[in-house]
Amino acid sequence: MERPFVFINAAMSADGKISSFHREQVRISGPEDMDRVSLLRAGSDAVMVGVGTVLADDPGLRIKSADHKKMRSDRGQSNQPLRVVVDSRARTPPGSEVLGEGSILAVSEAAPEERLAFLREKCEIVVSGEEKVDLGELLSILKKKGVERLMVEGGATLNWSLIEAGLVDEISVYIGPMIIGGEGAPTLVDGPGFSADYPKLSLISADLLDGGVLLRWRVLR
Ligand SMILES: NC(=O)c1ccc[n+]([C@@H]2O[C@H](COP(=O)([O-])OP(=O)(O)OC[C@H]3O[C@@H](n4cnc5c(N)ncnc54)[C@H](O)[C@@H]3O)[C@@H](O)[C@H]2O)c1
Ligand SMILES: Nc1nc(=O)c(N)c(NC[C@H](O)[C@H](O)[C@H](O)COP(=O)(O)O)[nH]1
Repeated sequence: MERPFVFINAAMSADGKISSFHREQVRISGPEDMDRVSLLRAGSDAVMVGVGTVLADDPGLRIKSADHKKMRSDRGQSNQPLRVVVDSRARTPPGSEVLGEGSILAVSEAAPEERLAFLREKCEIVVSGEEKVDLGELLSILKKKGVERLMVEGGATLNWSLIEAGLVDEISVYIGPMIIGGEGAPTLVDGPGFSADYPKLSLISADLLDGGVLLRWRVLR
C-alpha cells in the first residue's frame, strides 16, 4: 500500500524520557528547537499525534510563525498542515485545541457512535481497524488525500506502533540538558518492546542546539 514519507519528531531528556511519570508535559526543547519544530510542521502536509498526547498536553499543532506560514503560501500550500489524532475509541475531548477546520480524527470501528456524533461537527472522522486504528490503512487514506509528508509528534505508544509496523522513515530527536527519571515516565518509544530483530538506524546528522543535541536518524529496513 502506498503511504506518505513518515518522520517522528520528539524531545527527550538526557535519560530518554519524553514527559514526567505523571504524564505531565515537560518543556524539554528551548526556543531554537521549538522554531525548528515549527519549520518541520511548515514543511509537512499533516501532523499526527496519539490521543494520549491530546489528553496530556492538549497541543494545537498549528504553525504560529508568520514567516513559516508565508513559506507555505509561497509554495501554494494551505496555511496550515492537516492535524490528525489517532484515537481508536474517540476519547478526544470536544474542546481540544487540535480540533476544528483541518483536523481529522482517526478512529476504529469500536468507537461509540454517541461520541462520534459530538465530534463530527468539529473534525473529519476516518474509520479503520476493528478495535485499534489500523495505521497502515490510515496512512494509505492520508496519501489518497494528498499527504506526501507526515510529521508524527508522539507520543510514546503511537511511536512504538508505527515503528513496529515498519511505517517510519526518519526519527528526529532533540536531547535536552535535563534528567526526568521515573520508571513509569514515557520514553521515546514505549509499547511492549522488541525482543529480537531490533530495528536498526543510520545517523544522518548530529547538531548542538539549545544546550542539547539534535539527532536525525534514518530507519533501515
Ligand atoms: N517530548 C515530546 O516530544 C513529546 C511529544 C508527544 C507526547 N509527549 C508525551 O507523551 C505522553 C503521551 O504518550 P502516550 O504513549 O501516553 O500516548 P500517545 O500519544 O502515543 O497515544 C496513544 C494512544 O493512541 C491510541 N491509539 C489508537 N490506535 C493506536 C495504534 N494503532 N497504535 C498506538 N496507539 C493507538 C490509543 O488510545 C493509545 O493509548 C504524554 O505524557 C506527552 O506529554 C512528549
Ligand atoms: N518538540 C517538543 N519539545 C518539548 O519539549 C515537548 N514537551 C514537546 N511535546 C509535544 C507537545 O505535545 C506538542 O506536540 C507541542 O510541543 C506543542 O504544540 P503546540 O505548541 O500546542 O502546537 N515537543
